[in-house]
Amino acid sequence: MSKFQLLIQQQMNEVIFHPFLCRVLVSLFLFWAITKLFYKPAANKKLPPSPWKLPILENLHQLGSLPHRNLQSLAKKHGPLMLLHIGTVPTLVVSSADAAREIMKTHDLNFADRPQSSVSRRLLYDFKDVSVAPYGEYWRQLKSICVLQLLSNKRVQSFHSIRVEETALLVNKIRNSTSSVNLSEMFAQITNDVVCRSVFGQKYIDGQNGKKFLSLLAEFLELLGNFTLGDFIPGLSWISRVNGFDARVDKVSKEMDEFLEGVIRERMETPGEDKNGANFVDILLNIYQSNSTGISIHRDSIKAIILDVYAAGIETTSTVLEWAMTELLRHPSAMKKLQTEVREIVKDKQDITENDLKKMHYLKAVIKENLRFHTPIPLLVPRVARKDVKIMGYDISAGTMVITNAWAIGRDPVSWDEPEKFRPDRFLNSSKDFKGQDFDFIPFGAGRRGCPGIAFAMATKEFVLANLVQKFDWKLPDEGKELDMKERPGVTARIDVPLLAAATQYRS
Ligand code: HEM
Repeated sequence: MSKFQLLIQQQMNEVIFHPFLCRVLVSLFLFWAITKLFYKPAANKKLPPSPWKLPILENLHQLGSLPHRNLQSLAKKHGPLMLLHIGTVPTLVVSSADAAREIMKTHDLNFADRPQSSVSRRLLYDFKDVSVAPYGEYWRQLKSICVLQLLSNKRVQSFHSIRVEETALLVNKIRNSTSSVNLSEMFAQITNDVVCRSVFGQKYIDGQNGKKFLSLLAEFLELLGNFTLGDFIPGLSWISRVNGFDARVDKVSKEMDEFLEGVIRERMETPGEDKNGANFVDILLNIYQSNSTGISIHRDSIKAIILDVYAAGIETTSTVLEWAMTELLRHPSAMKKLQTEVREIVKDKQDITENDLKKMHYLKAVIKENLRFHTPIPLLVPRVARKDVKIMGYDISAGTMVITNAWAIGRDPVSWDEPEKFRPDRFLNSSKDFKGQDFDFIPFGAGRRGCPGIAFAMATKEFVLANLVQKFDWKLPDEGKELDMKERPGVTARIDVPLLAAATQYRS
């Protein structure tokens, strides 16, 4: 679920203004009317409440460009479990901690599947990655590779030097800047570079190969967030063929495959010194070639997992950094408190160590408050019901898509005092955590399909933020002007207007 509302709007414009398509719409309307006439939901089923619907689109138009906000308003009227129809797809919207616990804990196994879009099928090697692979033995093996080999605490620690070097580059860039810096751009770059070095053992930014990879990656990520109209209204699946969208997906998929194949071939021909440790490609190749873990993976799985890490790990992390600095700039007392904590712990040392980070309780509270207040993936990643099930007294049919509004749950006054205020202190002396046990705070999801990248993401966020507030004093370029807090439509709720800020080097 994602930028699809934008794409749908764009595709709808094409639908509405095309004379041939008008005829198609009329036929679809007739089809819908006839279906409605003859289709009666089983009388003995108790369905969750539903908002009113339009013909054909059903509830699609109610999502708007920021669906988490619109779904929150609808939930206030209809309750924490709502049944919407997005085109022909029945969709359960979950908007309270209790309802989320039912889905991700009590009935987690039943909701361990993902919806499968035609775009992710073609970009992710027929669902050979972790995040959209259907629930089953293949997915279990891949998830265990992620949890135990690629993203374990030990592995994340082994990438510490990458974080140190990349943060030093960022700090230097800020030191050398003569005017305000574009923090949004810098956060996007550092998260990309940290992921790139962890995955490939090197950065792809310069030279022909690097530039090609970066532009391919940008297009890949943009396409991956899309569902097509055909995913929701099968009768309209031809639109993405006619308007060139399918051809674009196929082109990016082919070029990305060529790039990743090149990397794999090169690594196989000239293996690194330590094939067991160095980076994700080497670790995956080791599993692929030696079968030493008892797990066998396809060559395509290696490429699909790499793409997953890119898709899941970059924008999410940079979004948290962006909002954290935005809120700190808007709340000078929180900024001061954080700077005092970090500077007192680091003292006159040059570098911040992992051990220092462990002692920074307010830093952790600031990051948690951002994950609550600006949940990076507000609607998490959708799930699908594998079988018919009863949830909170309602009948949910197999195949129903489930959207969990984690953003709305993080602002629910039932769970949170003054939920509309940015107050990091709420997390001090509190055991509330995002690891999937507290269902009023689930920015990383929970249960079997929960995020395996928490340690990786937290390590980057904590280290970068601690360095920025330790080494610089910050202010907005135009102090009298309110910051524009609008969110940009998309899978991740990024700030719409790039964050600019002026830095002065701190001297103790
Ligand atoms: C702030 C950063 C991040 C946030 C907010 C985030 C959030 C999420 C969420 C909400 C899900 C779906 C959970 C569910 O269905 O219950 C997810 C899944 C996933 N995430 Fe993350 N993530 C982040 C960083 C990362 C990183 C850095 C990586 C890898 C390096 C990663 C890899 C994955 C993968 C592979 C999945 C799919 C798991 C599955 O389907 O079994 N994530 N993430």
